[in-house]
Amino acid sequence: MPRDLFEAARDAMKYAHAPYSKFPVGAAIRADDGKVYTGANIENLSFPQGWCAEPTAIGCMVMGGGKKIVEMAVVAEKLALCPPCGGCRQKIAEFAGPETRIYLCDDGGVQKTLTMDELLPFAFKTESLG
Ligand SMILES: O=c1ccn([C@H]2C[C@H](O)[C@@H](CO)O2)c(=O)[nH]1
Ligand SMILES: [Zn+2]
Repeated sequence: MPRDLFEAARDAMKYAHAPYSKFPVGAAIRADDGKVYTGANIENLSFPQGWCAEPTAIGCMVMGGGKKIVEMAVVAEKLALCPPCGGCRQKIAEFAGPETRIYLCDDGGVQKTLTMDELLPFAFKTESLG
């Protein structure tokens, strides 16, 4: 169990800006460069302008030089697990492979492990472009 990744996601959650939903989320990526990149959700008074924790972490990874997601953890402050939303699944898939592992965590640690292929089956891929 990647405890360090869970702890990084939980630490990142403290930076969430979620005054509207009051649903802080943290995400942590272990990238192909061996580094861990983190993110939190950042909401906005104009509600559709806010975004999820996962794209914050992906943006940090890209700007830090990471190219691929090796594994990723997501945790929410509320007790329920936080499966990435549909849009985030597509964003994660951009930098993942079918076997990339995504860990859904609660405050006790990793509770569910999914592969990218399980998280986003029948995904839109480059082959789909023809
Ligand atoms: O996978 C998810 C799902 C939701 N949220 C955020 C969006 C919003 O700020 C709050 C409530 O939906 O949770 C994430 O950060 N990641
Ligand atoms: Zn999302």
